[in-house]
Amino acid sequence: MALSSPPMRVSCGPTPAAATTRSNNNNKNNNFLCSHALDAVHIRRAAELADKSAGFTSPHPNFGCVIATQSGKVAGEGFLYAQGTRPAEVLAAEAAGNFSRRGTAYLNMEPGDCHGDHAAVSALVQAGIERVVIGLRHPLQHLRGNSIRALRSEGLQVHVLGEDLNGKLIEEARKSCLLVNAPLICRAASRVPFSVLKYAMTLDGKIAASSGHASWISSRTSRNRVFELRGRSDAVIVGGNTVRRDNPRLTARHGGGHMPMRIVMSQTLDLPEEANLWDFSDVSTIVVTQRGARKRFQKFLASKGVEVVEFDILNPREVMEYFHDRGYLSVLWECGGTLAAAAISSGVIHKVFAFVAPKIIGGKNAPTPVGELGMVEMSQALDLIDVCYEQVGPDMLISGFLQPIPDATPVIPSVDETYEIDPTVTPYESRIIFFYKTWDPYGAFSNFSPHAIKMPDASGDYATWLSVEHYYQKFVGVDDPVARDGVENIKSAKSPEEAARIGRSMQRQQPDLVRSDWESVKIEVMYRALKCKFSIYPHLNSMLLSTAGSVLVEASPHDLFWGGGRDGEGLNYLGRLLMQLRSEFLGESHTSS
Ligand SMILES: NC(=O)C1=CN([C@@H]2O[C@H](COP(=O)(O)OP(=O)(O)OC[C@H]3O[C@@H](n4cnc5c(N)ncnc54)[C@H](OP(=O)(O)O)[C@@H]3O)[C@@H](O)[C@H]2O)C=CC1
Ligand SMILES: Nc1c(N[C@@H]2O[C@H](COP(=O)(O)O)[C@@H](O)[C@H]2O)[nH]c(=O)[nH]c1=O
Repeated sequence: MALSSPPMRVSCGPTPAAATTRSNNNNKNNNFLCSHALDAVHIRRAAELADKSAGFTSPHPNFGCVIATQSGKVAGEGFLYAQGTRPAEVLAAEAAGNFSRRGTAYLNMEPGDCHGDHAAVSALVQAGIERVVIGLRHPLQHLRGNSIRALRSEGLQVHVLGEDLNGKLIEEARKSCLLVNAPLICRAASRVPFSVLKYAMTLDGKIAASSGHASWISSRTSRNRVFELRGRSDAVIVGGNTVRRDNPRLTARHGGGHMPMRIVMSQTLDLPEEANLWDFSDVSTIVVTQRGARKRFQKFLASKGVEVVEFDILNPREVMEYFHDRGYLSVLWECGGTLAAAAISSGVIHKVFAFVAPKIIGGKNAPTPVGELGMVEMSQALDLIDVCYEQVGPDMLISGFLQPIPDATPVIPSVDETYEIDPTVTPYESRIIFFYKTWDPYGAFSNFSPHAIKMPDASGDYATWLSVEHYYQKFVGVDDPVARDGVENIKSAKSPEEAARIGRSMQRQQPDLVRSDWESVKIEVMYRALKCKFSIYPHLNSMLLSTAGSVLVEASPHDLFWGGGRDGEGLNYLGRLLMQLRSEFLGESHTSS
């Protein structure tokens, strides 16, 4: 569905009369500012359009497209209605018709050319679009940059916010693009569904009376808003006690919206036989529980059609990882304070929506929105980020993020450092090659790869070390018989894994045996070992050189110094050293040729 809207009027730059009194240079600057302001307006509109289908596109992104004529007027709009429907760009181009010739297309996100489907790119090319402005690159690694490259190779000018366009207005517009696809971006980075904790509380901070009665704290208008929030989610989750206490329905009743699944988390499985959640007329329910809990009740639930999933350890993280693997994009937590505290503690909650009603209920033991977090000083309190305040009927809605929306796909090292480490790498456009296990396509880059090196030992004599891991030792040169034995044990370990294991356990048991200058020399030690490895094996050298232009990342989720970490939080020093070596080898081969 494409909408037509009146042409945008943006006030920017001087009046014609004023303009004549200024220099050409100033005019150029003003035009630049003017186009930036216009770009920001249209990108924000594209994000607004994309948001119209929140909940329906899951687990795919929300896409919106605005096509503006050469003079900056809106000619056509479109958004992706649901997964598998016609792309936003196709709809916008159709709506704009001939007005799109030489126009500019504004996309909140780079299209994902899924499985070779180039419909979005083709629509823009065929419509005669001259320039494309993109709010965000695609956050998924395998799709990132593909459509941008395709558009550029067709001769279209492509400007990406934050890369080719900068400034305050542009930054704000980029933020709106991040917000509209926050679930996808957060999910991709944290490997759990985007989780929102929502609650309604009285002005004195209670989510129920001390009797447990809670209907209702917030107004009807606020509760309608909650139906919308449910409609944007793949699932709504509550704890066993909320089921016992409230007998909730947890359906989205705002009309025509997407209906989320319902999830109950209960350790005891001490749940009522009669409950609205076992009524499947609108949508079904999944109960997650502790392995072995009330087997007979499990059978009873199964007979009602309720899916029961058992966990060895029932905690919010395990449960969310499970639903991530089942493809869930976003989950709304509507539980009480007990489960909310467990979810916050395990780091799965990304965003909070708190409806505050102007009423006071009191009660020393009345439940509060978040139970025990183990904090004792106010300085430990979790600060919300990007906080919004909105009046909803008589209530106040306060929302904000508990974790920042992550950089979609971190380039490690950062964009600024990349050029210094290896000038062949172009920030943004570079491919990232991950390696970790030795059987990975680039597994030979791992220190566990079975490639022996010849390097001097403590006495300066050259010795053979079965792998880089055998050589990289913290105890070399320490004047202690235990350290000397340790060095020999690691050196003669049967495998790199065994060498690493012995080293780790020695360090745990006798940290005083680690050489005192280790922290200041370890990068140099590793660099020398890698230089040897990639010099003496020609096929490893060619493999390294063949990756020129790509960012190399050791995908270790545990080692945050040598590896890139699970979510890009690691420093990736192994990858950095390999890129540095690659650049040196390439430099040498250029000077020798
Ligand atoms: N105003 C509002 O927005 C809301 C108010 N409420 C009110 O809150 C009260 C209920 O609060 P509360 O008891 O905190 O309810 P919760 O929804 O937090 O339920 C707690 C239960 O969650 C289950 N659970 C499963 N795994 C875990 C885990 N790892 N950690 C903690 N709990 C787990 C347990 O169920 P089991 O015992 O079955 O094993 C536990 O008893 C009610 O009065 C209700 O009306 C509830 C939701 C929203
Ligand atoms: N009391 C309370 C809320 N309570 C939440 O809503 C659930 C009931 O949903 P349903 O049965 O679908 O209407 C309940 O179990 C609890 O999770 N929500 C609010 O927005 N405002 C309120 O005042």
